[in-house]
Amino acid sequence: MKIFSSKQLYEADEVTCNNQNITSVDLMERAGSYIFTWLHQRMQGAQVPVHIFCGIGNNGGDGLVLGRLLIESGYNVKCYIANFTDKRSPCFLTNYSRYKDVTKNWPILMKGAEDFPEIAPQDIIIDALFGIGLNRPPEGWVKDLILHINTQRAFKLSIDIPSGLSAEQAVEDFDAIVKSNHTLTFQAPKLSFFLPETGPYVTFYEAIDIGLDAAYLESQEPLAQLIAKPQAQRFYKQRNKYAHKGNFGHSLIVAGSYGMMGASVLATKATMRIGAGKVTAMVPRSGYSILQSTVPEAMVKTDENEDFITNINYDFEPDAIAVGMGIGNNDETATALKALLKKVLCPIVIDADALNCISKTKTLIKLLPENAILTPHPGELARLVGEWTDDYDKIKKCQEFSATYKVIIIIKGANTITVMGNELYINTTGNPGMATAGSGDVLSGCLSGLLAQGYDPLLASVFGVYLHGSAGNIASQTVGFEAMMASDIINSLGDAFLELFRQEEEAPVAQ
Ligand SMILES: NC(=O)C1=CN([C@@H]2O[C@H](COP(=O)(O)OP(=O)(O)OC[C@H]3O[C@@H](n4cnc5c(N)ncnc54)[C@H](O)[C@@H]3O)[C@@H](O)[C@H]2O)[C@@H](O)CC1
Ligand SMILES: [K+]
Repeated sequence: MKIFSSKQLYEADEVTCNNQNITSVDLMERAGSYIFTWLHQRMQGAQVPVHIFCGIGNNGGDGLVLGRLLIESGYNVKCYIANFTDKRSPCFLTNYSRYKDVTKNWPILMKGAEDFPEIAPQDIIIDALFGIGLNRPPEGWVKDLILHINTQRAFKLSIDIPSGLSAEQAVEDFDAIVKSNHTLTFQAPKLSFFLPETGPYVTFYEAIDIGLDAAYLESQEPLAQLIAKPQAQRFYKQRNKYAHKGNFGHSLIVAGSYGMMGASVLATKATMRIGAGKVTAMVPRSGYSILQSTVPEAMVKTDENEDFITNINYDFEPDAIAVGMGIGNNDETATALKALLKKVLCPIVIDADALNCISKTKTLIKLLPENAILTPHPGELARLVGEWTDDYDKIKKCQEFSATYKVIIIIKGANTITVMGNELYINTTGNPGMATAGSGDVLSGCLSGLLAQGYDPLLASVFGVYLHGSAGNIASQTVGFEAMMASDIINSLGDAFLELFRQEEEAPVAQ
């Protein structure tokens, strides 16, 4: 699913009105009526007091449409206008009058904190204060109103976006954001719903298709793409009945050092489990028996050094390489890494200590092969691209780095983001149980396994991240979050493939 910028959404609004020969008031009526239908289906006429807080822009206009339709259907509604300026939008004004015409009452005008209403815990709050037109942090009594709303125990539903949150810009005042229980967002979710700093303000959302011009939306380069099951299904490459293991490639896993051999075990197992035809694990000598006994399916090649890797030498042509998991930061390992980067011919995943090595030695950055996949955790990422001021700055830095060095960066997190130049792919699978040692090693294995099977580096990244998260979700159904270990993710990879094609009902998206 595409994530659009506010500018694109405003344009879509205009194009839609032109092409469908409707006015923007008609479009607002459509948008408000979808929200009404959503609520009506759930409330079924219940006389629970509904408090609608409207701003003076089009988000407020949506709130007024909703209020009018609810009152017409006999609901118990109070509509408040946060009258913080006289610059009311034309669509707001039209609906302000319509509200009066139909309900015979004006909405309640609020001019300050003395006008804030009492709200009971069982009531419902609709937040239509600010939408994507927010252009500065809410201040003064409008901020106080948001704080007042946030102290209420009533269920809070935000229209389009929790008021105070920007669609795609850094937040200056996190206190001045409505902490809603649910958001009904128009057409497509916004970028801020998925980033670590702002995502927690959007615990659940549903995108409501308001019929914006499909051809326009199709033609637009999105801000980001959201990767959920329908997208992931399309990535999957069907296996041919007459295939043999040679068709699924040979991965080389360069990982492990004394005391960190588990990183190699996990990455090697994950590579096998995600479907590589053959895997060779390259480890220091002390890792030989560990690998042979824990992953009998893999071949093992040992370094001459007992404790860490000093020479990445292979006598076959791998189809994919994953390097760095638990290799430590020894100088000789760094030299071996440099030699590898100079000679590598196949797609490569670079993780963990290998990334730290590259960050430390700037000459190594220039050796990064085109389309190499880098999988840093936040600390490694900061060393690689520099410290960032906020999530958007982080993304920008990654886009610049990716474009300069022609590599793919996977920003690991609750919604892992794959960055390739300007393109962003936001993953929707995964859970906090996966924040556990070794989960990154498993991801690197997944990526190398897909690369070995011929998935191109971008596809391998996006699909691998999705399957890894999906396996984590499946594992959490039996072990929960706390008990989850990286091996559980590996053991659920098979189910993650099966889950791809399982039918299910659509539910609200939990972040
Ligand atoms: N573009 C679309 O696809 C559609 C948009 N609609 C609604 O329109 C909304 C956008 O409407 P608007 O552009 O009118 O913007 P908003 O309704 O978000 O309101 C912004 C208004 O508040 C002012 N403002 C912004 N930040 C402020 C602050 N911190 N303190 C005080 N005033 C502030 C702005 O100057 C502007 O007057 C969407 O979020 C959505 O709810 C829907 O009506 C239907 C279609
Ligand atoms: K809102």
